[in-house]
Amino acid sequence: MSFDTIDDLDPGQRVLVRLDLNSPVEDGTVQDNRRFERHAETVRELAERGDRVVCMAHQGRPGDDDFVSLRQHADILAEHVGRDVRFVPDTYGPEAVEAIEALDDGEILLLENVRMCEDELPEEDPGVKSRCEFVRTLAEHVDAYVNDAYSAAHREHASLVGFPLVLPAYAGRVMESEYEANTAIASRTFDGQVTMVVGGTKATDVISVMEALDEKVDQFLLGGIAGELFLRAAGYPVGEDVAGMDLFDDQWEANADTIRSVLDERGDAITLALDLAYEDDDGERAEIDVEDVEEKTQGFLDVGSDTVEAYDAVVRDSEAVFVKGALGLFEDERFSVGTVGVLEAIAETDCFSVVGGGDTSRAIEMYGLSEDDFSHVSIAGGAYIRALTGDSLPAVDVLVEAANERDGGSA
Ligand SMILES: Nc1ncnc2c1ncn2[C@@H]1O[C@H](COP(=O)(O)OP(=O)(O)O)[C@@H](O)[C@H]1O
Ligand SMILES: O=C(OP(=O)(O)O)[C@H](O)COP(=O)(O)O
Repeated sequence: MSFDTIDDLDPGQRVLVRLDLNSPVEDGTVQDNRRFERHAETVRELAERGDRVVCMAHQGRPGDDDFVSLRQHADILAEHVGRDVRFVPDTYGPEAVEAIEALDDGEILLLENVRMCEDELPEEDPGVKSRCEFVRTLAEHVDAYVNDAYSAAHREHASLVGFPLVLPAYAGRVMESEYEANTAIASRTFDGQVTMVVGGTKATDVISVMEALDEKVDQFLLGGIAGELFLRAAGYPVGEDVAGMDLFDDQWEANADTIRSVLDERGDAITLALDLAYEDDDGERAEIDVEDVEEKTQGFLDVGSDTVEAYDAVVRDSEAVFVKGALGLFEDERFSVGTVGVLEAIAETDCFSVVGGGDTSRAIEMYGLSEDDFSHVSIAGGAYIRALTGDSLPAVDVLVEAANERDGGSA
């Protein structure tokens, strides 16, 4: 049994749609990326059927630089949908309700960043979330709920798990296709070596599933923040915050025990960077062997060239390669060597390959690679690797349960 989709939803209704428009923000400017393009398909389809489309989404996490309003997202989404998208700077208060009530058939509205609403975050079970004021209020002003945010489906947040308990709930087109692709991938087995490239900034997400992927992955190639944390656990003087950073120390506290136990138990399956890259005094890329680092005084922004060479060889020996997170700050060309090097090696071989993550998948387009050279490019990062473990995702579970209950009820 699976969830119901838009095909099961009668047109002409007021529909609340959860998208994942979480995007890179550079100097306050929201960067267009594949999430807009993909979600635009769902939004356009609903609007063209005559639905009144109320979109909600999140951006960043409270306290982070990329925790900003969704005003810019509305304009970018509108370009991709090819229709106006109104924006209201409110999540569920009177202004939001008024804007929802004012919609005509085929019109689209985007509510403010749901993480600005207190009820959205902490993770709690769907029953609790369904009773919060945010969910109860919005549910009164719409007829149905569509969840299209597969890439956030590993979070038990109000906008993701609360509504299916109080409204008829359906999966959007992105939810449908990502779920199908990632579930199918999770059940595949391979005769040859399976490699996972682990990088990015959300080390906690990846480290927590590395243990669970024990059986499925033969080699982990590490970079990004997780890579430095593993180097720290291996005794190198790296993997800590310096100069106003906020990437390492909290994630070290949360994961040090797991990292040590993964290193203990699967050390043979884990390849760490041999060298790291940083910005020198002239603003140029410079590299240092990890063995030569005496003290971390500035950020390491990429893996070094020897590491890329070593990872390239492992990739070329693999039957399947899964990528979660970039090996460096690839948005800056000087620090794109690791990420692009590994992606190029994958593209040049005929291994089965999946590249996931809203940020990481952007590197493919930025550096002129073709999506056709990868078996699947997912706009989900954390959700896709969680799915690889075979675990279900809370926001998918509630959609399935809602469909089961409807079936049971009408039987
Ligand atoms: N050493 C590093 N220092 C700073 N940022 C990094 C580093 N390595 C990777 N990144 C950043 O990680 C981001 C991807 O992180 P993450 O959100 O975990 O992955 P995704 O969105 O692909 O799932 C990229 O935007 C990249 O710039
Ligand atoms: O970008 C996301 O996840 P990803 O970086 O794992 O692809 C989702 O929007 C979830 O965001 P969150 O990790 O702040 O909950």
